[in-house]
Amino acid sequence: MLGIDSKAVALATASAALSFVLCKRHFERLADAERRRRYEDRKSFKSKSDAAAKERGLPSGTKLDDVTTGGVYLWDVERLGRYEHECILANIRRHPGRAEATRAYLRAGPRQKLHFNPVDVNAAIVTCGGLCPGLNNVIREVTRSLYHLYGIKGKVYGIVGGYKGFYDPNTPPINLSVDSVENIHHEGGTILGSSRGGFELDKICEFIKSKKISQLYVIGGDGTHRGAFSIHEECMERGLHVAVAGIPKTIDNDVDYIDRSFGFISSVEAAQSAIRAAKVEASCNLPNGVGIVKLMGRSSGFIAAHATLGSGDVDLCLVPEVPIVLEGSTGCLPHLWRRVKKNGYAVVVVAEGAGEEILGESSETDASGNKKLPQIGEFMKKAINEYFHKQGEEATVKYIDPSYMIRSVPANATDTLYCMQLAQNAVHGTMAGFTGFSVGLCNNKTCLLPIPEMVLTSPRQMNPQGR
Ligand SMILES: Nc1ncnc2c1ncn2[C@@H]1O[C@H](COP(=O)(O)OP(=O)(O)OP(=O)(O)O)[C@@H](O)[C@H]1O
Ligand SMILES: O=P(O)(O)OC[C@H]1O[C@](O)(CO)[C@@H](O)[C@@H]1O
Repeated sequence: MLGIDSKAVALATASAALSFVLCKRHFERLADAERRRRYEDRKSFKSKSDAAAKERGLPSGTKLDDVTTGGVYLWDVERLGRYEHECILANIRRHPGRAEATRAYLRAGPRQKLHFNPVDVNAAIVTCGGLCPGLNNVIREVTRSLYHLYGIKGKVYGIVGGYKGFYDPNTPPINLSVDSVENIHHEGGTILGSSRGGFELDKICEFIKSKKISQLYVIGGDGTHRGAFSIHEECMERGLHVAVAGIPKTIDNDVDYIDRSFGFISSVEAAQSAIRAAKVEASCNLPNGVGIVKLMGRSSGFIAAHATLGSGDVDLCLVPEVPIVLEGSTGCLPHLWRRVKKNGYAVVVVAEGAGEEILGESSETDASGNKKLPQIGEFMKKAINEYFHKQGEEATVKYIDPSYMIRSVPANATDTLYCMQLAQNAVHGTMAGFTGFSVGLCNNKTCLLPIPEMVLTSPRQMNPQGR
């Protein structure tokens, strides 16, 4: 009798284990299929944009023949010996068994020979796109470097309200001086103002010509950089003697090629207070407190993931790179339920771009053509409430959206230093005559980067399986 019972128990246990494994495999297969679909989508998007770039005649950026005239600074390492410039190896990682092309970027820094005579230099600075901690630091340091490091005698125009400020009579440019920028780095935002949309190349070039501007500093994300490169090309076309430098800005940290974008660390830090608030709210509000914090990150979850790991208080982090599974053995709702049952509360961080696979893509866009995002934070709040209700209990969900609060803070000390390095090196680059480049930290060294290449693979995403 005993023997039969234990056999039955063993059989039942084995069949339960088998159905658990099968169920788990099923969900893993679904998740794999979803990941695959997103990968294919990304790949086809990239090949389309590569093809579009080719059609528009953008340089492929793999070769550079003449360092003093070109606008592209991606080098074949074998050819480096021909030039008297220091380079930084870019792709230092080697995949076993895969031959890898070696690339390097020109190292940023002051050059012995100046291309521009400081006496003749007039410059302009413009900030475009969303805000980011450190914008004022970059404006300050570009202005100070021009006047202090190179002693320029001309004007530095601050273009007001983004690209439109080049030609909008309602927002005329302002003069930037060492005195006027002295204290701006203590404030968040940009003293110049910013905007999306509005890029009239002809009018921008007219302004550059009429004010005899020989150096243009463009601070912005991938959209802004596309604009900067068009200005560089058009200036070349028109024979205008102008050096155009981009300084990559985005709290999303999604500009490719660079170690990180300025302001990112300050934003991650600013997000900590929102996460702490969510934890306090969740742990004090009964029954079953859940605090949700939505952070920015249009197509990548860098801020959400870094803020999560930096806080150590988050039970669930949702990012665009990983499809959301709501229910089932790997589902986030049962996971939250278990965390609440164990600890009494739970904290969730969600990147604004997460969950498009559930909520669908919006057809609406902002003035620059960036697509608007579905409301993932509100959706998760509803889903959590409903799930707890289905389990026969109620949840107390508090939803915090600190998005604009975390990107409007002043830069912290680390970003202040980084902004200074970027701004100074942008000025070193333009004074030496480089144009159509951007500047950024690559393998912890400041480099001059090729804009067409940089924007081709931006926005970048995190590798959820990465180390
Ligand atoms: N392909 C392009 N060519 C010329 N200008 C562009 C292009 N794409 C965007 N712009 C212009 O660049 C500016 C900023 O673009 P956008 O609003 O997309 O922000 P961004 O630079 O990508 O920064 P963020 O990371 O904050 O979104 C806008 O004025 C927009 O019109
Ligand atoms: O609401 P705005 O100002 O257009 O900006 C929102 C977007 O800007 C970003 O911060 C990028 O600059 C994204 O994370 C976000 O989606």
